[in-house]
Amino acid sequence: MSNTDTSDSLITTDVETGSNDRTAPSNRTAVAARDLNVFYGDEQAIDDVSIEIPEKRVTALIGPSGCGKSTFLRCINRMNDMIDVCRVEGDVTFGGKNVYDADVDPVALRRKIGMVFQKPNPFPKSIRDNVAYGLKIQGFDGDVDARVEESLKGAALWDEVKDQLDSSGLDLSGGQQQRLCIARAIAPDPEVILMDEPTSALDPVAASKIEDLIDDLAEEYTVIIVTHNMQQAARISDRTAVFLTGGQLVEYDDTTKIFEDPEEQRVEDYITGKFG
Ligand SMILES: Nc1ncnc2c1ncn2[C@@H]1O[C@H](COP(=O)(O)OP(=O)(O)OP(=O)(O)O)[C@@H](O)[C@H]1O
Repeated sequence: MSNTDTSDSLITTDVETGSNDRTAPSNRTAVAARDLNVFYGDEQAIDDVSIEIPEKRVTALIGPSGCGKSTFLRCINRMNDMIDVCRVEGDVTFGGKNVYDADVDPVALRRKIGMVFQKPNPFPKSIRDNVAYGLKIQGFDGDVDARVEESLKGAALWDEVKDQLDSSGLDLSGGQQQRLCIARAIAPDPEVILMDEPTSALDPVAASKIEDLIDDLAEEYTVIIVTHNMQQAARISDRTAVFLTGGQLVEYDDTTKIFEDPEEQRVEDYITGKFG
C-alpha cells in the first residue's frame, strides 16, 4: 500500500495486503483540517481550526480540560459519527481527500487511521485473536500468524507474550494491554495512529515503555496524541498544537518552540501552569 493511493483506498472496502511504502520521514502532510467547526447540539467544541499535520512525526495536542482535543482527534477518523448530536463543518483531509466526502467509507478510513484510547480496552479474547481481529473483519487473506507476530513486535510486546498467544488479553498487565491495543491498531497496516491520552491510566514504568514505543512508531506511522502531560508532550512530540478553552487552536509549532519560546502569552501561561 503506497501513501499516494490513500484517497482511492478510502472509498473501497478492498483488502490491502501489502505493507506501506514507508520512506524516511518527510515533511509531507498526512492530515489537515481547514476551517473546522464542531458542535454538540448548540455547543461549539471546535472553533474554526485549520492545521496541517506532517506524516511520520509525532504531533501532540495539548490544552486544558474541555478545550476540544479529543473532539478534534475523533474528527480525523470520523469517530464523532457515532455521536448523534455531533455536527462537523469544514474539511478534514487525509492523503488530500476530504474524509467527510459522501463517498468515503468510514470503516475503510478507520483501517487507515487507527486509534488507541486512554483505558486499555482489549477484547475478552486471546492475545492472538485481539491482534487478528481487524484482519478478519477486512477479510485479510495473507498469513495471519505472521501479521500477528509482526504487529506484536511493532508494539514491543512479542518477547513478553510469544509463548502465551492463546491466553486472554485481559490477563496481561495494564501496560501490556495498552501495547496489545497498539498491536491491534497497527495490524491492519494503517498510516496514522490516533492516541487519546494513552498513558494516563498506566504506572510510570509502563507509561515510559509506551513513550519509547511511540518514538519507534513514528518511524513508520504518523502519530497524533492527546496528552495532559506537558512533560510527555515535550519529550515525545515533534510538533505541538495548543488548544485553549472554546476549541480554538491558539498556537501550533515545533515542540521546542512551543515549550521554550511560545508566541502567545496565553500559551506560556498554560505551559507554565498559570491556568488549566
Ligand atoms: N459526546 C458529547 N456530547 C456532548 N458534548 C460533548 C461530548 N463530548 C465532548 N463534549 C463537549 O465538547 C467539549 C470538548 O470536549 P473534549 O472531550 O473534546 O475536550 P478535551 O479537551 O478532550 O477534554 P479532556 O482533556 O477533559 O478530555 C466539552 O465542552 C465537552 O463537554
